[in-house]
Amino acid sequence: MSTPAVRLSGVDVTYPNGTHALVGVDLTIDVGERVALVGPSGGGKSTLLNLLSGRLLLDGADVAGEVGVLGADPGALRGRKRRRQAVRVGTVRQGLDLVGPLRVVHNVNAGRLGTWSAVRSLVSLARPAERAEAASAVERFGLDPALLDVTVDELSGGQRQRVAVARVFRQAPELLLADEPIASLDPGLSELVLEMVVDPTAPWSTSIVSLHQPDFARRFATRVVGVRDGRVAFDVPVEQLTERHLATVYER
Ligand SMILES: Nc1ncnc2c1ncn2[C@@H]1O[C@H](COP(=O)(O)OP(=O)(O)OP(=O)(O)O)[C@@H](O)[C@H]1O
Repeated sequence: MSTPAVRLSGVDVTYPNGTHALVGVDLTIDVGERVALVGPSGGGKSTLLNLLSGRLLLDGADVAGEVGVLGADPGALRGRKRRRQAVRVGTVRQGLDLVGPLRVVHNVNAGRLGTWSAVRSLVSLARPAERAEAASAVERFGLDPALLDVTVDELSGGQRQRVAVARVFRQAPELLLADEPIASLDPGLSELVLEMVVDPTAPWSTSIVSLHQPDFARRFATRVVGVRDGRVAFDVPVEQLTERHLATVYER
């Protein structure tokens, strides 16, 4: 049997302030699945995605239970192994993680940093490497390549989101994690970003995306997982998703 993209068993996450953000979470996601995470604000979706990306370490959270992402526990990886895992798992997050004072070309090519040598990365800051590839990535998401030399600080919110998805496209991860990637976008751009997630030519075969729009979840996901109060409230193939499922997570 092949290794699943994600395997969580009895996972509890507690933040340093004592908040139990995830409680007894069991979840297995196979390679090739497109999972939508839905649920109310504060339910635990971001915590779950940050657990999978390894970012939770930065928050000093306590993690109990078994965590497997592409066959490894992100919290236990160090040094080169951690960097290798970081190349295989791509994230698009609220807040975007872009570097405002740097030009678009550098932000897009930041997706490649895990595979470039330190010297190449440094030289590229003065003379951007792989400019043509960066141009085609931004163009793919509807940005004019002329903007490559503009700093991210000078862009609109929607343009920044395009830069963020172009960056993850350049990274070409096996697993894509996206935390409300369409929260601040107009409908046209939301379509574009979600089309990227399901694009059969995209580098990732597995995607996990948190969303507040069940209609989008219905259209792009193969499976929908409801998260509320840190627990998995339901987990169904998309064709079995009902209003009743959604009510279990969204009703007060
Ligand atoms: N860094 C942190 N330190 C302490 N508590 C946190 C931290 N991050 C999240 N929490 C808490 O953990 C719980 C789960 O939050 P989380 O951000 O995972 O939910 P969410 O479903 O992603 O919400 P939203 O839809 O608003 O992004 C909430 O009670 C939140 O206040």
